[in-house]
Amino acid sequence: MPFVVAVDGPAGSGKSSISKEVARRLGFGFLDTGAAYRALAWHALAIGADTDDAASVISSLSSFDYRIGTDPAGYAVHVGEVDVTEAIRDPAISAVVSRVARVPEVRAHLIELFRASMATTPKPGIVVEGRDITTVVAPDAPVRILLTASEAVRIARRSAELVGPSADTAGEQLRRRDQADSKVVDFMTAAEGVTTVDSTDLDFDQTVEAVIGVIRTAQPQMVE
Ligand SMILES: Nc1ncnc2c1ncn2[C@@H]1O[C@H](COP(=O)(O)OP(=O)(O)O)[C@@H](O)[C@H]1O
Ligand SMILES: Nc1ccn([C@@H]2O[C@H](COP(=O)(O)OP(=O)(O)O)[C@@H](O)[C@H]2O)c(=O)n1
Repeated sequence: MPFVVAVDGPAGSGKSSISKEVARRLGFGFLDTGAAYRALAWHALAIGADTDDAASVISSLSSFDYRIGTDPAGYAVHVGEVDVTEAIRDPAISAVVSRVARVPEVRAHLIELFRASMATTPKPGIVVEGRDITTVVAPDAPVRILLTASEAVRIARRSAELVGPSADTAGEQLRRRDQADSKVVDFMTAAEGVTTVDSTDLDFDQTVEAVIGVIRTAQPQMVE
């Protein structure tokens, strides 16, 4: 197994963008686990499954042919032959993804895929980000971080990515998704041995430095 940096946190805390930049600077791979839950939600809708019905979601797993790259410089997400990299960011997917992610059989299936991806990364290390990486997917990782930020800041960051009416509803949607997700996994408080990085008052670069600082403290030889 390569050197694993596990990063969890709520929506809009910066997990994906910060982890990607940390991976780029350290020459590590990067795995966005949320993309898999989003891609499964996309697939379930595409084949006409009922995302409110666990059995229907579970049955969509057998035809879920998922691929994602681990290069932080650019990675595409595929379901079968379809490039869904953009489509899975659609608010329509954000609205249903928590229903798919709450199904235990789904989590077990995707966790196997994540572990396989981690084991086969060609880089000396990999930054893996999601909700349950520090606690379930890679609880033995040498570096485990909870990336947080106040709800107001997280909503402001997410809204800034959008334009028009969708920016107004982004806050409500983010709050609802965090609420639903936190019933399944606790990503609001750090588990034992997990270091919290609060980015509320840090800019992007300072947050990247803070995360690299945690890695440096744990394993100085991995950070030159
Ligand atoms: N410390 C920071 N300061 C300012 N903006 C940030 C910071 N961290 C992340 N961002 C921005 O906030 C937005 C949400 O970050 P993202 O990585 O998508 O969060 P997550 O993956 O946790 O949902 C992105 O536009 C990102 O560039
Ligand atoms: N390790 C993970 C990662 C994501 N998820 C689910 O996948 C959804 C999308 O994750 P994401 O990381 O793309 O979400 P953002 O916070 O980046 O918008 C979350 O809302 C969770 O429902 C999960 O359950 N466990």
